[in-house]
Amino acid sequence: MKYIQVQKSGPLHGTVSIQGSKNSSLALLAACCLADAVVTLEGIPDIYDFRVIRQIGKDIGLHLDRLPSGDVVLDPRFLHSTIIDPGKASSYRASYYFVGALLAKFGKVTVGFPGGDDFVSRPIDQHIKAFRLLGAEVTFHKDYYVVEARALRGADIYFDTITSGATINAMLAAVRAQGKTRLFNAALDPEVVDTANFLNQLGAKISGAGTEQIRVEGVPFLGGGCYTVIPDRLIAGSLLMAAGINGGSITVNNVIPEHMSSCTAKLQEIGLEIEVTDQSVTAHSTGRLRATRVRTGMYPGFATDLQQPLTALLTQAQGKSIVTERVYPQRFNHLQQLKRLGANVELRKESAFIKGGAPLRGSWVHATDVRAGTCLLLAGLATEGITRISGVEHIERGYDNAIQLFRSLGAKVSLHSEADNAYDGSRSQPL
Ligand SMILES: CC(=O)N[C@H]1[C@@H](OP(=O)(O)OP(=O)(O)OC[C@H]2O[C@@H](n3ccc(=O)[nH]c3=O)[C@H](O)[C@@H]2O)O[C@H](CO)[C@@H](O)[C@@H]1O
Ligand SMILES: C=C(OP(=O)(O)O)C(=O)O
Repeated sequence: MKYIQVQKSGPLHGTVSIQGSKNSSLALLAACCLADAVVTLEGIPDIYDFRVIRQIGKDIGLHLDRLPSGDVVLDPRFLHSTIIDPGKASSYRASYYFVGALLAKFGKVTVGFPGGDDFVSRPIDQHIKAFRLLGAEVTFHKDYYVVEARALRGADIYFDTITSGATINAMLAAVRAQGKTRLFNAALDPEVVDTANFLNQLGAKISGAGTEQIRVEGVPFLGGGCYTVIPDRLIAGSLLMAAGINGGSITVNNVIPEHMSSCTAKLQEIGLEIEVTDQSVTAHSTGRLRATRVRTGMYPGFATDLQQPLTALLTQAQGKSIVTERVYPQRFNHLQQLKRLGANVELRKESAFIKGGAPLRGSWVHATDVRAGTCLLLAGLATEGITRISGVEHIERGYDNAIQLFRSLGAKVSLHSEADNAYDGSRSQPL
């Protein structure tokens, strides 16, 4: 078993360049199946989910190579199967994008149910509703579902709830459908806009992405091209929070600061000083933090994926904070782990009540999902003694190389295996 060891660290200082967005990358990689020519994607992070997609690519004939430059080249011209192995599909969340990306071209897709981080309930009813409205039939089986359509036809789709995944998936399916599709109550997330920009660059006709109404006019053909994925606003936000843990100053470079506005506004509220340039955000902190209240919401609200690292930060703020989870009301697995470190946190319905300032003491804790992992990494930096975090595979789902990233800022973090051989996070031995 691998685990991450964290020790109380002095103020973190430094500048880091932010990797490409995990969530955008997962949509773009699947979206390449819609193309009829070679596509090059820049900035795709080397995360666990990427490696699964590479294996799925091998199974279905989507040729995928990572060049020494880091660019990923995909060739969809040899696709020969639309069966996505249930085991692989359920080892990450965004495997559902293969449905939207393969359906119009091939007429039938068989795919395992989505996996990914487990917050008790993560329905896909809005994805299914969109496919059905576009003319597909969906049948469910024990470990997989089948979506088939002789021809997809444009439709008006009103989402019952705002969902980035279903918005992207409906857009993918509509791109090569016959006629016009309109998506109402669409998600505004940067990852939706990024996917639309990418598809438009290949020749799709999508307008309105980033607003509540997206229009897609079906096209019969998509070309190839080169595209750069947007930076990961969630990793960037978590690193700014790390500056607040013991006082410090961290600059995240290669970011789109507007994508981080709800995060930086909240950090200012709790006492961090924020400086913004065109492509960077810096957080300075004296380590003196004020308690706050926050509710997560869909973009541009405060991201549910930043709720866990913020909770870690608020264990260090003076006073009582309340964190309310509105996107995934049961996404609080990290609280039990923070309690093991001595944090004064309590869960009532969909809110965490945090009394800041309780001394934290090192212990074994478990990362149940990628952001819970980030939360525990941050908490460990403020904890006396040694914090050992298991569940490293979850952290690998989101980070290219978390150890190296945190070490570059002065954090005392190391990766250990059962044999207890620490390594310094260098590239030769991936997380
Ligand atoms: C791979 C990926 O991009 N993952 C992100 C994506 O997940 P994902 O795309 O799965 O999340 P959604 O945006 O779809 O979910 C938003 C809300 O809609 C609900 N919903 C969603 C789909 C559906 O068919 N029915 C339904 O009711 C969900 O329960 C949730 O309450 O957005 C989440 C919310 O920002 C993030 O936490 C995840 O990191
Ligand atoms: C929930 C997340 O990921 P996924 O949707 O891929 O499980 C996340 O990135 O925080």
